[in-house]
This record gives sequence, structure tokens and C-alpha cells, in this order.
Amino acid sequence: MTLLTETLSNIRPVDAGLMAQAQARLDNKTKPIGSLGRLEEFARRYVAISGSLDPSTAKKAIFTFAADHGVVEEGVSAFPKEVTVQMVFNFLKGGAGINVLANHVGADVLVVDMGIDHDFGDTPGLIGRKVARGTRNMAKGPAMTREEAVTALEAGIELARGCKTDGVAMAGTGEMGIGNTTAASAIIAAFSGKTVADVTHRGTGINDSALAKKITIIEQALAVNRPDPKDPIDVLAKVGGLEIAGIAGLVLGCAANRIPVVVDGFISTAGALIACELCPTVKEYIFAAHESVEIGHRFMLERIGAEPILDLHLRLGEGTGAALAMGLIDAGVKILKEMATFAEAGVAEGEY
Ligand SMILES: Cc1cc2ncn([C@H]3O[C@H](COP(=O)(O)O)[C@@H](O)[C@H]3O)c2cc1C
Ligand SMILES: O=C(O)c1cccnc1
Repeated sequence: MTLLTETLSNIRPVDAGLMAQAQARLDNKTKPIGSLGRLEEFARRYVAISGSLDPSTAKKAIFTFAADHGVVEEGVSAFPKEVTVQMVFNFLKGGAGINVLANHVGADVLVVDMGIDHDFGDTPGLIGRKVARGTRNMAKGPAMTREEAVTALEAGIELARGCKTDGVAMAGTGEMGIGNTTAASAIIAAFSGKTVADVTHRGTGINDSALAKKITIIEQALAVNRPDPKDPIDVLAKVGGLEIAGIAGLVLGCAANRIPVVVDGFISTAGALIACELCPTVKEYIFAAHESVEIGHRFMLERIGAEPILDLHLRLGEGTGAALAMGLIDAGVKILKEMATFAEAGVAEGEY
């Protein structure tokens, strides 16, 4: 059995019994029933995922997967391809948005080279999982081979396994890859059958004419490659990206290892979507961090059946929304663990 098939066969539904027990505990806390709203949902889901009524949230890790995209040569981004590697050095120095926000919630940032077009040699702090020096131009043919896509997926699965051995309680996804909103839009168009114009937006902030060009390029990529929506790996290989594959693998691996996984914005959700299309049970392990400004994001969230935690008009990626959402999930779990019950506090209970 390959690591991918083994992982898929290890994914089970979360523990519904524990979910009910967690809610019963929440209902005994000194508050009107249900009054902490979605924080209660976060707590009971976290319990059901992790399999413990006293789960840890102490160790949090955000994986920022980075890779380049051949389709950038078509002029689909406002920024040059070199920004991918430049931002990786920024992450490693601690100066990027994700470093600030991960630090804010006490999460580590783990930067993974899935396929950057740069030779890093022995760069301290960088996790090397390079599958290729970027994808090929999807407007002209498949972005990757099926083998490359599976290798990248399995790299993500291995990182999730590492979380289990390292005691990471909650994982988050993030990414960096100039051109990757093009891949993410192509993925949701391929699965949903929506028009490319309905799911394609401005990424780093492209102008109207570049947006029209981006839509044409994605239409061309879908026409040239004909990705099969019933075969998620085919979609991933033909119009995806290496960092998106890494994210999909991490999400699958987290589900197989019962680790709650907080999925960031548009590109991260494209990875999560691949994972859910491969195994729908994965949905139960996902926390959708936020709703991105990218117009295609809500169709992905609908398909996954996930209600985003935040709506802060974010459109950065890197894992920034995941970091912020982790803080709220942590808050929900702390309510379950630390808040006094009516009996403990000597507070009279209500009648409903
Ligand atoms: C300085 C900078 C930092 C970023 N951090 C994340 N992204 C985000 O923007 C890129 C996707 O947009 P597009 O498809 O239009 O290229 C990805 O790298 C994503 O992570 C960044 C983009 C830039 C320019
Ligand atoms: O939602 C995201 O993750 C996003 C949107 C635009 C550009 N980069 C990332």
C-alpha cells in the first residue's frame, strides 16, 4: 500500500459520543445554554477530532508551503515570480505577516519548499521537500505529472505524521507562490463546473485587463488539460500547484492522525478541497479560518460544507487567517477546560 492509500484508509469519522459529552460539559458552565455561540462549536468539534475531553492546544504549528508556478509567464499576477523565493527568506527571518500573527497566538511557522525555482542549498530553518523547480505552464499542458502530484501529497502527509510525533496539537495551513490564485481558481472551476469568471479574482491586486487575461488563461488551461473532476489527483496534477498538493497532503494526514487542522484562505482551501474530494470524511477535521476576498472562495467553502470563522477581508494567504482563527479555537477549548460550572461556582441554574 502506498502512503496515500494507507492514509486514506485510516481516516474515520470523528467521535460523535465525545462531541455530545463535550456539549453537556459546556451546558453546565456558568452561562445560559449556547451563549458562547461558535466558541462552543469549536470546543466540541476539537474534542471530537482529538479524541479527548481534556485536549491540549499548547503546541500549534502553521505550515507555509511554497512553490512556483509556470503559468506566471502568462502575466496572471501583479508580482514577479522572484517574490516567492524572496518571501521565503522573509519568513525565515521572521519579518512576514505570518510570522507576526503566528507569534501573536503562540504558533510556530514551518516553511516548506515544495517546489520553488531556486537552489537553497543548506538553508537553516527551511524544510526541503522540493518535488520540481515549479510547475509547468498549465495553459500549455499539465502543470505536473501524476507522480509529482502524489509525491507532493505524500510530503504533506509525512509532515502531519511528524506533528503527531512532535506533539503538535493543532496544525494550520498556509502558502506562498506567486501565481497560485490562478491554480486555485482553476481547481474550483474544474470541480464545480462554474464559469471561470465566477471563481476568478484579483489575487495580489491585478487590474481589469490582467483579470480578463487571467480568466482567458484559466479557460485555456481547462480546455487544454480537461481535468477529470471525479479524479481529484488528475485535477491537482493538471491545474494545481506543488504547494497546494502539500496542503492537501497535510490535511489528509491530520485527519488520519486526529489532529485539528485550520485551513487558511483561497489557496489553502483549494488544497483542502482536493483532500475532501479524495475522502469526504476529511471535512470533519477541518476548521475554515476565514472567508477570503477572492470571489471563488465561498464556492469552495460551500463544497466542503465549512462555515468560515472570520470575515476580516483578508487576501494575503501565508497562513495569516489560520493563525488568527487558531486563537479563537484555543479560546473555545479553554472555555471547556477552565470555566467554572454552576455547581463549582454556586450559581443558580435557569429554567428553560
Ligand atoms: C509580497 C507578497 C507577499 C505575499 N504573501 C502571500 N501572498 C499571496 O499572493 C500570491 C497569490 O497571488 P497571485 O496569484 O496574484 O500571484 C501567493 O503567493 C499568496 O500566498 C503574497 C504576495 C505578495 C506579492
Ligand atoms: O485568500 C487567500 O489565501 C489569498 C488571496 C489572494 C492572494 N493570496 C492569498
